[in-house]
Amino acid sequence: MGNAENAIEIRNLTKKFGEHLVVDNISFDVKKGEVFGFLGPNGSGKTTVIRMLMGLISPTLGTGRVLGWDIALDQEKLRSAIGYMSQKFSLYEDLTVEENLNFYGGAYGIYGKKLAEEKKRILTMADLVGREKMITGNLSGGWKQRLALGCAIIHRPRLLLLDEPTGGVDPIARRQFWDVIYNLSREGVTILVTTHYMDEAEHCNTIGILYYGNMLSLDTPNKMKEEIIQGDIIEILTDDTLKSIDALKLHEQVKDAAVYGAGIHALLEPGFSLDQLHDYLKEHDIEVYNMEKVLPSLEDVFVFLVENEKRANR
Ligand SMILES: Nc1ncnc2c1ncn2[C@@H]1O[C@H](COP(=O)(O)OP(=O)(O)OP(=O)(O)O)[C@@H](O)[C@H]1O
Repeated sequence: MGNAENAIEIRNLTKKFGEHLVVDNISFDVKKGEVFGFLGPNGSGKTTVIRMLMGLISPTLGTGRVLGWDIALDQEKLRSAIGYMSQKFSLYEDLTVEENLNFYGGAYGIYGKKLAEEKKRILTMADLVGREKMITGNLSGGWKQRLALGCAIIHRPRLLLLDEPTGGVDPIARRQFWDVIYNLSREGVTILVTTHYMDEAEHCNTIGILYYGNMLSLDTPNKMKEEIIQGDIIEILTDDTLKSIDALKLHEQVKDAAVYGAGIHALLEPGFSLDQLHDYLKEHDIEVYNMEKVLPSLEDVFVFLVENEKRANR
């Protein structure tokens, strides 16, 4: 192990709490400057991985290097080189925006002229200029979120760990947040983000799909969409979505059918044609407005992988 291009190198990482296996033998690398996403439902072990990367808890088995340091031995060095932000923003609500930045600056030993410079950089980056004297508790969710991010990077960490950072903020604020993340990544900061939002995972260069401690897939979002699903994803628009889904689920060559946007995504066995599908729905008195083969969405990929995993464990 020890590729200088990697910010994170994890091998066979395993964590058990008592008999409860929470992270099961996962391995992955994150390149410097990359935005890496862990996608998984609640309880799949994402936070536990982050806590191990930060050296807050020890792995039961396996090894890891983060920014060249050993996660089991170099906890002190790691913590000062990493920025961390979680959904629970860890801001002081009764302090002003500036006082929060002063506090976090002080915690990392940043004072005086250097602190003034960093605050200016962060207020500009987070679009908080003019709000320095506002009480943090009075800020809207999106502002708070960007302030929390600012506090997490006041010491210019080379690696930023974000644990479900956009929970509870509106889509516009989420987009603004991601703009800031991209800028940081362009400046060379490596970013590891956990999420259970599919659209958010799309923002990442590489995604690891984590499902109850198992890494089901590790690849770019596009490769996942192109290579994982066996069968065709068909987008269908009919006069009755729910009735159509019930009918589709009864057909043995339809592996899955679910609401997707205004229509349906159905997964067909290879070889089952669109004409056959059209006739089948017609037999059920369903009028088909449109039907076409589409590239799977990340959600399709996720559902496919999870269903496979469930079948394998039955
Ligand atoms: N200190 C602990 N002791 C015992 N069990 C724990 C501990 N920390 C986490 N767990 C369990 O490990 C599992 C994975 O939790 P973790 O928080 O890592 O998942 P997650 O994917 O981050 O989910 P969430 O989005 O809900 O935080 C859960 O079942 C949780 O109850």
